[in-house]
Amino acid sequence: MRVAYGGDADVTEADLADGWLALARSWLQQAIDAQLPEPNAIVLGTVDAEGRPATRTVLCKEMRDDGIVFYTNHTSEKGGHLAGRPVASATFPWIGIQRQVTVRGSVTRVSAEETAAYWATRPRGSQLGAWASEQSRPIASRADLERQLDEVTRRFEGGDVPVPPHWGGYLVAAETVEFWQGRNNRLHNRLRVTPRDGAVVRLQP
Ligand SMILES: Cc1cc2nc3c(=O)[nH]c(=O)nc-3n(C[C@H](O)[C@H](O)[C@H](O)COP(=O)(O)O)c2cc1C
Ligand code: PXP
Repeated sequence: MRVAYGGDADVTEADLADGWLALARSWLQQAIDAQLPEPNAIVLGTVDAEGRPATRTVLCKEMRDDGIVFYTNHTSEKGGHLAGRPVASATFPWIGIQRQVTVRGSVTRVSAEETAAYWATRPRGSQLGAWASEQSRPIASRADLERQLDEVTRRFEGGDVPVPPHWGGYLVAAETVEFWQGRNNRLHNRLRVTPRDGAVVRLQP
């Protein structure tokens, strides 16, 4: 397998005139328009107490001036990593449009109000799933997991499903944001922005 990249216009420093967020949103829109699967998926890297990295995919639910937001279980493995070392790297792997954006920075929890507002938009089934799963912990069988779902389904029957205390949003601060665009001969475009001072550095591919 060997794919040659290129064909569209080069991304340049001028594309960052309105800041990283405008360009990242425009690339996300292009990923949506290209019908890439899960265009808001990010590969999230965290580190454990020994500095060993771990990655997994999560969904970015908001892209805003100060960074990007995702939601998960605070007691999951990634939640444990973030409690000990609140830093992350998050990559949008938009391979189908020959792009990638990576946001790196410190991680903080979003407010309870913000989590509650997002929670309210989730389908009831996803809400019940968040109660039913002790994310990242072993379980003996699929049947046991479904029993846990039955139990929480009964518990919340006839009313709203509240936000679990172990669930919420994290903000990955946009301390650096790298825009990568595939080019011919592996001579890709890479522009790294530091939003704090607006510096833009071109990196060799
Ligand atoms: C496309 C996709 C989207 C996902 N989105 C989320 C998400 O938004 N939040 C989440 O907690 N897990 C999500 N997952 C599951 C995670 O990849 C992961 O399995 C889970 O969060 C447990 O990770 P951990 O054990 O490293 O904490 C998603 C998986 C895929 C493949
Ligand atoms: C375990 C888990 N939690 C949360 C989410 C995000 O789901 P939603 O879009 O319902 O908030 C996902 C998406 O795949 C997921 O797998």
